[in-house]
Amino acid sequence: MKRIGLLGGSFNPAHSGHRRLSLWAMRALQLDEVWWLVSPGNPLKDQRDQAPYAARFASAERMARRSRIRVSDFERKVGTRFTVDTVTALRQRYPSHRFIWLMGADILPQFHRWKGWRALAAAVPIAVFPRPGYDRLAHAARAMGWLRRFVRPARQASDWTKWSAPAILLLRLPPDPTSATRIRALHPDWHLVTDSSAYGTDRLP
Ligand SMILES: Nc1ncnc2c1ncn2[C@@H]1O[C@H](COP(=O)(O)OP(=O)(O)OP(=O)(O)O)[C@@H](O)[C@H]1O
Ligand SMILES: O=C(O)c1ccc[n+]([C@@H]2O[C@H](COP(=O)([O-])O)[C@@H](O)[C@H]2O)c1
Repeated sequence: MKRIGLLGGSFNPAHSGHRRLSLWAMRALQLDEVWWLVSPGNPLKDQRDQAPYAARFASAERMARRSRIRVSDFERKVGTRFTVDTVTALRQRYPSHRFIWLMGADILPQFHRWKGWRALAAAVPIAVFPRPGYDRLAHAARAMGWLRRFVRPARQASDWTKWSAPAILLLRLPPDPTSATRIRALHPDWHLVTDSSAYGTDRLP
């Protein structure tokens, strides 16, 4: 049995925040690997702001170098866009793996708009990472009205494979301000640059 963390994202572009939360998740949740699922297109986002898939995928591969992060185009190959469908397909394809969905706290306020979000939460445990400015919004999120009863203590994080979903972990670590929005604002042409990993926040002025 492999323990796999799933981080779905636009990765427009991938950045040091994705890497940091993935490495942290590996330790706290005792994961064998984290899979970055590069989305063909977030159903709730305007696709006009998206760099081409190949550029987003390449930025993720560069940011994942020399780690147990695997960058995947599973959603593109299988033709899923909604996470509940992706997770169902992954569980069918890898029946002996155990999956946990990783996401930033900025997702919680919109989580009730995801297709089949209760079914998704019933399919896999969810680990939420802090994001600057989202703490209060995340706790007040509409979806939390239902999810709150399934919150597990963060100190039990490594036990997640013993739980039956729904189960949600609100992880505590210093929030990381890196965001793709900020990188795009500073470097609108990031996808034209060969080595876009140079745009991790650590290297920004
Ligand atoms: N700095 C961060 N801290 C915690 N979670 C993050 C961080 N950056 C991204 N994430 C999470 O990673 C996943 C994929 O994020 P995404 O690729 O959209 O990056 P982003 O920086 O949020 O992009 P954008 O600013 O364009 O919305 C989401 O669950 C998001 O919440
Ligand atoms: O399933 C949905 O309805 C749904 C709606 C919005 C976003 N998502 C997923 O959320 C993940 C994060 O998306 P993003 O664009 O914020 O990086 C990515 O895997 C998307 O496919 C999923």
